[in-house]
Amino acid sequence: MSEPIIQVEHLKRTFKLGRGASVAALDDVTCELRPGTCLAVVGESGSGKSTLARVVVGLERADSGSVRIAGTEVKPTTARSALRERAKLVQMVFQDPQGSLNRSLPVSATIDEMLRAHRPDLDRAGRRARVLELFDEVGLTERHADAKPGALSGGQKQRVAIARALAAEPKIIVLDEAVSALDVSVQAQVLDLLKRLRAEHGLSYLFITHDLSVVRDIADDVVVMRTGRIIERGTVSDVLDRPQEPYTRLLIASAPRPGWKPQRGLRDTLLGGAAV
Ligand SMILES: Nc1ncnc2c1ncn2[C@@H]1O[C@H](COP(=O)(O)OP(=O)(O)OP(=O)(O)O)[C@@H](O)[C@H]1O
Repeated sequence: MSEPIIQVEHLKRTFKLGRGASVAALDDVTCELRPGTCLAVVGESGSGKSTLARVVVGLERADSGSVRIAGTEVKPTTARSALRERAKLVQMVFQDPQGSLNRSLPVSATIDEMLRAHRPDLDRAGRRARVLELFDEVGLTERHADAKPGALSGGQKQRVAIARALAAEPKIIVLDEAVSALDVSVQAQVLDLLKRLRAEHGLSYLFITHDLSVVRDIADDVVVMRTGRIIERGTVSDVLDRPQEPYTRLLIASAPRPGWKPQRGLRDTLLGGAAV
């Protein structure tokens, strides 16, 4: 079996909350992403999913433990050259694409900026051609490229964010609730796009989500997090069809689906952590 493209071992990250209180966002987290696959990280709000994603891409430091990407340990650093090297391997797409877009510039500007950083071989005309190629890859046109963010829908902006990530030609994309804010039909289209891009570019995805229907649609493997720890892991069908942990069963039981009726108290039980 091939080496994992991401290997996370014994990661710990505690946040101090003041007055002596602290929260263990990551508490001895070990997991791996197999090349060319999608690993979903699920769990309720506050379970540590985003912290894991942020440590992997280098936006957050860990207190201890290690992250290896494509066989090389990545150390916490603010050195520009090292961050650029990491960005070449791993890019992140967030829930809100607005963060990487400048309201007063055409959305193509954000891709142009990435190309300046990662494709010094391209001149202005080369970058423009590449921008249009990337827009085409994500199902957008020149008209979209020249539009300002305010003129695009949520789904179109998320496509721009994906094009921006692709501009660095990464091996891995970390997606943090990247389709969570989209309407279900738009969400399905963006998931289809992500599946196509994964196949075409041999990408691997670390997919942070609270939405189990999304996990079924796109992921191969899944880890379930609770209060900073991974409490269950396996293939999607192992975990979602044959969950071993009571907490995973509660997550599945409380997930909205067609014909779903909320079970009284289940959500409170989940959030309160009682009886699991
Ligand atoms: N910068 C920070 N300072 C203090 N506490 C933090 C910080 N970042 C995260 N936390 C805490 O760490 C825990 C894990 O947060 P994290 O955002 O990783 O969870 P999550 O599963 O991604 O939740 P959500 O789905 O709501 O984003 C939470 O208790 C959160 O309040």
